[in-house]
Amino acid sequence: MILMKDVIREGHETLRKKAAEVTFPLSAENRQLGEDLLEFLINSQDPEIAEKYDLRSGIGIAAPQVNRSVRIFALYVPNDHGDMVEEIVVNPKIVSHSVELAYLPGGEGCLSVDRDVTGYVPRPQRITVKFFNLDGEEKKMRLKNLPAIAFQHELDHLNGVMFYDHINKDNPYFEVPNSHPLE
Ligand SMILES: O=C(O)C[C@@H](Cc1ccccc1)[C@H](O)SCc1ccccc1
Ligand code: NI
Repeated sequence: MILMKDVIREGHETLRKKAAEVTFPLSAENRQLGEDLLEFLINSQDPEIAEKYDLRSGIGIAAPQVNRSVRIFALYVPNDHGDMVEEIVVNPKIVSHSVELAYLPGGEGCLSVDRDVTGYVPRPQRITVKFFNLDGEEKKMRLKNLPAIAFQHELDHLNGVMFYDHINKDNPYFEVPNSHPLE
């Protein structure tokens, strides 16, 4: 199982690399990696397991965060209806996105960042994405609000981008035109 000791922190070069696409059929280690990433999120949101293993709660985690520079991440995040978006995402692409932007009013955090970095992180509020599952089947999905923000935060990790790269340096709380806080 993945533990916080396995999560690399800012300053580690892997977090700034562009991760490599994976080929199908997946190697046993890449399949196991995808399953381990999802298992970490589920564990991190279970109060007993999270306390027992000292896990920080996560709704997404990307392979580069455990020092594996491949284009795989996991999501375990509630949608607007409270249903969990539970996905192991391989070779993802955003195929279209809304003009409207959204941001978390409390800003974003990151399992690889052990400090509070304040400020709004504006991202497209709705996205249409394509990716593959562990069996190489292509999936197309429309996401909005928190699942969309999480997907983009994780896709950033595959491209060596950290959430604070998006924060306006002159005014961290600048309300970008067309952007709305997620309540
Ligand atoms: O470091 C990571 O990639 C995991 C982040 C992903 C994330 C951060 C901000 C906004 C969306 C996704 C962790 O999930 S941070 C914990 C968290 C939990 C609930 C809501 C927002 C952030
Ligand atoms: Ni992160």
